[in-house]
Formats: sequence, structure tokens, C-alpha cells
Amino acid sequence: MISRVGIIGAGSMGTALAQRISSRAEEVILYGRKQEVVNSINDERCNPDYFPGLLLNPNIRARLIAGNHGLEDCQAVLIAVPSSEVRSIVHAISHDLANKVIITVSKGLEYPSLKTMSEIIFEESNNPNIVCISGPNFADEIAYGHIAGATIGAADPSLSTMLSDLFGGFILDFSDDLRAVELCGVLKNVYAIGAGMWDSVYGNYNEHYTFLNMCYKEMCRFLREISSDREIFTKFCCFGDFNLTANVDKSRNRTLGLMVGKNIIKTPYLEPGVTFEGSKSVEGIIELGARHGIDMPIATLISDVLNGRSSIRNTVETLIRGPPRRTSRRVVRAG
Ligand SMILES: NC(=O)c1ccc[n+]([C@@H]2O[C@H](COP(=O)([O-])OP(=O)(O)OC[C@H]3O[C@@H](n4cnc5c(N)ncnc54)[C@H](O)[C@@H]3O)[C@@H](O)[C@H]2O)c1
Repeated sequence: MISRVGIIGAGSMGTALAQRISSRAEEVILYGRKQEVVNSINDERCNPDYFPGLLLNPNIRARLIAGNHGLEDCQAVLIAVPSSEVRSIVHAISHDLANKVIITVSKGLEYPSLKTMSEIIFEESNNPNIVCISGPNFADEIAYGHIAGATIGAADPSLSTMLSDLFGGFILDFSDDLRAVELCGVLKNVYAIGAGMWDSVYGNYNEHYTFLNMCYKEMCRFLREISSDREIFTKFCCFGDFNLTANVDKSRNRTLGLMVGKNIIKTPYLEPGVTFEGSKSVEGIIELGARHGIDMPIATLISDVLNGRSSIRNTVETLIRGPPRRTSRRVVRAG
């Protein structure tokens, strides 16, 4: 059993994972930014900001991230902050990350560097022991102990073995293509926005699953080009997470698409933080695709609608009929 795990970010996912893995580690330390949340976790065993009704297990303690954080005693450190914060937070704690296993659940692509979270973590910490865990995992359901599948992405297979014990409460599959596992989490957020947009106008079942299938084809085309894992399409990080995020209204990115489609919010939506991470990833994914020579018409149309360059109805016309073609004069040859 791992003796001590540190979790950076006492938000939804950090708290949910603390609860879930606390039966598989001697101690879990949640690192938060707010003194009152830290006090409440230590004194009342409760995170009032995220799960006011959940009694946290007694071996979960909290500390402030600022100051003397004591990460040196942790065997593994899990990063659960918004992707936009990962570089700065890892930079700040990099001295304490040497010789630890670093686990990331943050989903996003840095722009314009187009780096994944593990690439950023490596750049800032110089520690290659990085894994990610990704799958159809809503934080609240993880917190309350419901069944969930997840993919452990690790370039070094010995790290996967070690983590299968810590994450033994999940149904697991594995991939040695860490970057591809992370990119699945970015892609599914992009297409979930598209699914929300589409469903705001074209909501019957045939229409919904036709669009989802088109998105999944584009996602698989991307992954086929960039991933060495030939099985990735059936793993929890890919098929499961894509379906969860694109289908379920609890998904923040699907909700963004629905709100844009119904003209409830104006785009581009630029609020910082985790809320709609996918909106920040759309341009990155299109550019990454272009670097690899991958055509991504659906992601491009999602970007066009998100940035007010096109309407959903025009987008649908384009998808159904194909992009407008130049009309050329037909040459009619005589007899
Ligand atoms: N919520 C989910 O269901 C879920 C599922 C899978 C993956 N994730 C990923 O986990 C990451 C976190 O998501 P979340 O839902 O927990 O977000 P959240 O907003 O609920 O929590 C984020 C937490 O990080 C803290 N934080 C932000 N910047 C910080 C900093 N610089 N230093 C210390 N703490 C900081 C915030 O105070 C907050 O407590 C995201 O990248 C998300 O994609 C979330």
C-alpha cells in the first residue's frame, strides 16, 4: 500500500479522488488554496465548497498549498487543478516532485505551445515518472463510490503496475501512449461542445447519433495518425469518455455547446478556469491536426460557430452537403 499521496487541488476531482483512493493509501493529503476549506476538511471531515454532504474518510487530511507544503513525504502527487493552472503550480512545487510518481487528471492542451499536461509537467519538474488517469469519470460519482472505468496512461509500464493498486477501485485498462490518452481527453471535450451545439437545433435520436458518429470518426482518424496504441479507440479514455461527455447534460462542455446553440451565452467564451476547458482546446486541436496533416472539418466548424464566424444551421448544411464547390462551366462536346 502507498503510504502517502498528495493531491494538488481541493476541488471536485481532487476531493472525489481523495475519497476514492483513501482506502488504498495510508494517508491522503489534499492541498487547497482556501484556509477555511482546509480547516473544514481537518476539523469536520467535509469539503463544504464541493461536497457538503460527503463525510470524508478519516485518513484524508488537508493543507494549504502555499508555504511549507510538506510534499516531500508523499510517494505520489496527483495534479487536479484546471489545465490553465498546471504549469504555474508545477513550477512552484517542482523541488518537491523529485523521485515521486506524478499523476495528472487535468485535461487540456496549452496554447500556442500545443503541449499536453504531462509534457508541461515534465518541462517544469524534469521528472519523467508521469502518468495520467482518464475515463468516463464524473467527479461526484467517483466521490460516492459508483462503478467507473479508467485508462492509466504511462510510458513506463512499471508505473502502471504500481498505480493499478492505488486505482484498484476502478475497472482499469492501460496504455503506454501517455500523450494519446491525454489527447483523448482534449478531443472529447471539443466534440462534446459540438454535440451540445448540434442538439440545440437537431435533437432527435437519429440526428444526435449521426453527428456523434461523425465526430467519433474524426476523433479516431486523428488518433490513428498520432497514436502508437492500436487499441486506444476501445479504451475508457476514448470511447467511454467521449460518450459520457458528448451525451450527458452534466458535462460542462456539452452544456457550453447547448448554451451557444440556444444563444444563451455570447462567444467567444473567455472565462478563465476549468469550466469550459474544451473551448480553449479547439484551436489547439485543429493546429495539432494540421501539423500532422490531419483534416478536421468538424472541429473547424465547431470553432467557427464558437467564434461567431458561422451559424449552426450553416454548419449543418456544410456537413450534410459538403463544402461549397466552385461551379465550373460544363464543356459539352459535340457528338
Ligand atoms: N470534475 C470532473 O468530473 C472531472 C473529471 C475528470 C477530470 N477532471 C479534470 O480535473 C481538473 C480539475 O477539475 P475540477 O472539476 O476538479 O475543477 P474544480 O474547479 O472543481 O477544482 C479545481 C480546484 O483547483 C484549485 N486551484 C485552481 N488553481 C489553483 C492553483 N494555482 N493552486 C492550487 N489550487 C488551485 C481551485 O481552487 C479548485 O479547488 C480539470 O482539468 C478537469 O478537466 C475533472
